[in-house]
Amino acid sequence: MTTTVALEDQGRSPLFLPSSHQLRPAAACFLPNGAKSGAGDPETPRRPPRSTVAVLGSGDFSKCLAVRLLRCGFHVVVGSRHPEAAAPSFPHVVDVTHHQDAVAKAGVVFLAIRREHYSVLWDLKHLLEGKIVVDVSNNRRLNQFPESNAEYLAALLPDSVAVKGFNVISAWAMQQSCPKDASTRVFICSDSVEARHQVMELARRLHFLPVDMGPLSSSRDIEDIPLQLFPGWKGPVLAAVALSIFFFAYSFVRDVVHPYVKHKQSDFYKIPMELVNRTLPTVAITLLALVYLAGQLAAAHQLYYGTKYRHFPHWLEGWLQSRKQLGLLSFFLAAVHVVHANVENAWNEEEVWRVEMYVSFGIMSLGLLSLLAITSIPSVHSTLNWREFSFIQEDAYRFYLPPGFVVASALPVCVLLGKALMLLPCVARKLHGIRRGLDGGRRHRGRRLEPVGSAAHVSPERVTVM
Ligand SMILES: NC(=O)C1=CN([C@@H]2O[C@H](COP(=O)(O)OP(=O)(O)OC[C@H]3O[C@@H](n4cnc5c(N)ncnc54)[C@H](OP(=O)(O)O)[C@@H]3O)[C@@H](O)[C@H]2O)C=CC1
Ligand SMILES: [Cu+2]
Repeated sequence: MTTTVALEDQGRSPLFLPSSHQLRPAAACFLPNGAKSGAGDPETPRRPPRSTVAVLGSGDFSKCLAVRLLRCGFHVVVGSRHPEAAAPSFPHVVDVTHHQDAVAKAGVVFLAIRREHYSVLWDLKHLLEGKIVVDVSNNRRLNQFPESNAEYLAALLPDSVAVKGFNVISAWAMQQSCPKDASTRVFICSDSVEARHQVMELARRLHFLPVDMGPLSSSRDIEDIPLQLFPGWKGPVLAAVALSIFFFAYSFVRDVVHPYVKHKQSDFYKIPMELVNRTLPTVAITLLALVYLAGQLAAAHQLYYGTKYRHFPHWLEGWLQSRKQLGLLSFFLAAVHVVHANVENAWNEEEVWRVEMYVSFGIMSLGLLSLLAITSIPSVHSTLNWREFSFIQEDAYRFYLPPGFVVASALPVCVLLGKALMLLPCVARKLHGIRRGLDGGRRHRGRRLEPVGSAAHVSPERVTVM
């Protein structure tokens, strides 16, 4: 998406409203901040008469928008083809009337009808002259039409001012009373700067966070937003799936296929619990490592070039931006693993110590991971200052993870070393056998095959799978 000036919630004081002098008498711009008396509304000192907003169409979106407008102090007129039939589904204070009547009563008109029905606007053309027409429509798929809906509207009504906005808000979200988080952002664009600012101000009064997206040509991007399914999640989910497949296949070969081929031992019952439970934490910890690896690579990049003003390569940029998703996936997998581990009976007489330590570290890790996950929720994030956030997200792992990693990796290393030591005599004997076999083979060709790694040298009970 092309970035333009983002004007997210710059405080609701008119002082910070760019070009708001075009909206209201200049005096309103220079109200001191303290003048926000009463309800904290910038308009309080000189409240303008309740402004009227028209909404054409009486579907879901229209109903929810009307309710929201009412709550925020607007007067609402709904234009419908069948006002009598539509009226009962609106609060009684809403004026439900014919299209012409509704348009004539308001300066701002929301189009809550689908693009396919914009032809009804032909008859309203003269009434809509000079008025702001807000297009909230969405499409069913990407590139459904050659031009964006808003551009189509602008071409249809050249004498009106087309503004795109609010399409990213679902009817359901429209109905909610003001939760302040990322989902309240509305992207607004128009070729008329004045109209854009007016609609942005209206969005603010409806408790949304308007984002200025510039001219109407941005409307295509804005219309694409609701059609994108978790755009930031694609890479992280793919990474998680690929890692899961890899680690699952590895465990499957190691713990099921190998015993089966080697000893005709059927361990297929392990697939649903044991193997899954071995895959989950491995993927979780790898994803978490990927979260921090990106930061380290970025630091290395800056050190290498001796500047922080050089762009990161494209892939690193994308990786850095998907750290939150990677972290949340890691948390999710770790949590599933804990549930799984509780179901599975992990008691193992010989490995009590190892298992207990793993469990203890696992619990600590999950605790830390939950902290990371919780602080990355936007509403929690916004209650922390920058120092606190970076302490939890970065410094904490510096204190905790290194000793954790040392112990956690020391254990398997010790186990591996132990196994290797136990294997050594076995391997030595085998090598010895092979050498003798080769030598023997050279000397007595007829008997060459007999001693090579055969029962004569390595007793079967010693060669066990470690
Ligand atoms: N629903 C949602 O969550 C969201 C919807 N939008 C957009 O809002 C717009 C409306 O959506 P929604 O309310 O769900 O749609 P609906 O289909 O529920 O309602 C559309 C309204 O358009 C009017 N209409 C239907 N056919 C015609 C026609 N042939 N000529 C003129 N008017 C007609 C009807 O009103 P009447 O009978 O009173 O004339 C109808 O109530 C769409 O463009 C959609 O993309 C955007 C974001 C979210
Ligand atoms: Cu575990």
